[in-house]
This record gives sequence, C-alpha cells and structure tokens, in this order.
Amino acid sequence: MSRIEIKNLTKSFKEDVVLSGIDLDVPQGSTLVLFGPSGAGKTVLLRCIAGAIEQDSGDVLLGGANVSDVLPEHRGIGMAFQNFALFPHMSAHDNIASPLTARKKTVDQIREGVEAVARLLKIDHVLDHTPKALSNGQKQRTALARALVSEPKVLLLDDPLRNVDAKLRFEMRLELPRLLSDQGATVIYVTQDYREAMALGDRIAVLDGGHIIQNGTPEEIYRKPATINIAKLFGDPTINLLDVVPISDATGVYAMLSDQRIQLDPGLASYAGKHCVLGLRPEALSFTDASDGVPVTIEAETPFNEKSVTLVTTLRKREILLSRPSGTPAPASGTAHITIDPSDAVLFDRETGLRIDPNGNNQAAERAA
Ligand SMILES: Nc1ncnc2c1ncn2[C@@H]1O[C@H](COP(=O)(O)OP(=O)(O)OP(=O)(O)O)[C@@H](O)[C@H]1O
Repeated sequence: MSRIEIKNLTKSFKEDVVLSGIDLDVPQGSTLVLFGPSGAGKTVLLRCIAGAIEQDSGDVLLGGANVSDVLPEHRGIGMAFQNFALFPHMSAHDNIASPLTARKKTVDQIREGVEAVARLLKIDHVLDHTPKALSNGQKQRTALARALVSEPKVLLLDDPLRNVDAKLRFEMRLELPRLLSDQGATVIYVTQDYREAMALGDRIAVLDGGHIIQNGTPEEIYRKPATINIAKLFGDPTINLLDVVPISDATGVYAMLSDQRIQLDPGLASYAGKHCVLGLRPEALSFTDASDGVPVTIEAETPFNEKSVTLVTTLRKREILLSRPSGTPAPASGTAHITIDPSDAVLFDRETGLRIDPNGNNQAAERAA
C-alpha cells in the first residue's frame, strides 16, 4: 500500500509562508506531477514528505498510515533530488547499487538491477566513472537510477531531467512513464517543463503562492486552466490572450475579433459587458476559405520541426499566433480568414485572472471566494 496523502500541510521559514493548507491525494501506482514556478515550494513539499524537513502543521500519510513522526529512513521512500547527492568517492555503479548493497542483495541481483536501470537511462557506458568524471546530465541520471533501482513503492523525483540535454529528455519523457508504471510505484514528480508534466502525470497539481491552485488531469489543466498564469505556463507557442468585452443577444454570447463574432458558451451570458480576456490556443485556430471567418493579415511564418507557426494581425492590429502541423497547406502572405472552434475558447476575468467556467466549476475561484 503506497497511496500518498497530504493533509492541510503548512510550512514557513520565519515569516516566509512557503506552503499553506496543502491537500494532496496520490492513489497507489499513479504519478502526480507537481508543477510551479521557481521558488513555489515544490522541493520543500517533497522534503516534508520525505521527512527531511518537519512541517509546522498538517500530516503526511503513506499507505494510510500517518508517518509525520516516522524517521526519514523508515518511510520507505526513494528519492532523486536536484543536487544529485552522489557519494563522490564511489563509481556510478556503486552509487546506483548502494540501496541494494544496504539491503544485502546478492552480487548477481545487484549487477542485474544496476545494469537494467543504467541501460534504460543510457548511462551503462559510464558505470565505472566517479561523479567528478560525469557530466551534470549523467550525474542526474545516476541519482535517478539509484532512486529507481530498489523499486521503492513511493518515489519522490525532484526535476530529475533538469540537466539532461533536449534529445535525451525527449526520449526519457517517452520511456519514464512505462518504467514508473512497470514498477507500480506511487510517484510525485517535480518539473517546470510543461511537456514533461503532460507526458508523465496522471494528474498535475499546480503550486503557486503557497497553494495548490489547480489539481487536474493534463487535459483539464491544458484545456481548462484555472487562471491566466496557468494558461501561460502550459503550451508552446503560448496561448493567445486578447482583451474582449463579450456581447449577448437572443442568438448567443460572443466576443468580437476583426468585426466578426466569436461564439462563446451560452453559460457565459452574465459576463456580457464585462472586461474579460479571451484565451485561444494557437493550435485551435485554423485558416479557412469561408468568408465569414475572422479576416487577418499574415505577418510572418516560422517553421519548427513538427509545426509551423504563423503570426497574423486582426483589423485592429491585435497579434495572434496560429500553429499547424508542418506540411499542411496555408496561405503564405496577404490577407486570409481564420476560424475558431468555440469549444476551444477560454474566457478569463480580466481583474482576477480567474477562468470563468460556464458551469461555475473552477478550483481557484472557489479558493479565492
Ligand atoms: N532551509 C530553508 N530556509 C529558509 N528558506 C528556505 C529553506 N528551504 C527553502 N526555502 C525557501 O522556500 C521557498 C521555496 O523553495 P523551494 O526550493 O521549495 O522552491 P521550488 O519550487 O522547488 O523552486 P525550484 O523550481 O527553483 O527548485 C524559497 O523561497 C526558498 O528560499
């Protein structure tokens, strides 16, 4: 049993309240990504769960048992932290093997365990190097291998790919979820990389200002971000944010762009006449031949590997980015029309930055109320 529960946990350093009323529930065998800006308190929260720091109040439960008074070494947690914490005089092999050695595993069990995890993390060719002969990315993967090798039931991984180069990071993003689910571990995984968060998390908890401001599936966080800030943190190119004042009549609720109506959810009628921000994901916009699309002027196109990004301007010179899979046709210059799927339009309150949910469901709004 390895469900992780955090109940109303609070931690301050002198007057600095870093974590306030944190509640989390990570079911056995699932991965929760803890996401948030630098300094949000992600590492402090992991250290409280591990027992390296004592919380001021609140509880940590593992498998239903309150471990708040249990010493760190008796909590049965595997950890990989940003500062590696490798033994400098030991080879990468011996560093990775150390949890198995401590458990008096046989020589064969140790060799097999270390080699399997080292192969997976692509450090099998540097196993005889000491930490000072490893790159930062290799050190980080050595620390990750050490956390994984003993197959702990609870894993706390603090940005374990931060120093890994882009290509390997991409591969790891594909391979790590399988490895973690094979191990059946319950994982809290810290990252500031939204792609990693979306690839690895069964759920994502966004920590900011000492609070969990949203906790949802990757799909929910991406499509229904609780705040403008969360919307901006997820997505590349970043979401288009346009100041609008919705209008409402007998036919529906709309925002205006280049004198064309963008249909909004009818549940947003009470926001007619109010200052709002319309969020449009670049990939939710597409060019159309239909003349009732939004007229725009094409300003520039930037090809990336897998997608092309086009900058267009509306009649009132508002800039909008569109992205589409590379190779799909699109007008190259001049004027064009774009279309927007209403189900992809997100509306925020301009004053509070909170997403306005047509059905009144927004965790951040509930907390702010
Ligand atoms: N031992 C400590 N004493 C005083 N303040 C601390 C201590 N440890 C952390 N803090 C403060 O707590 C806040 C949160 O730090 P933390 O390292 O948890 O952030 P983080 O979200 O992990 O950031 P990053 O993504 O940059 O690692 C910071 O303001 C930090 O200065």
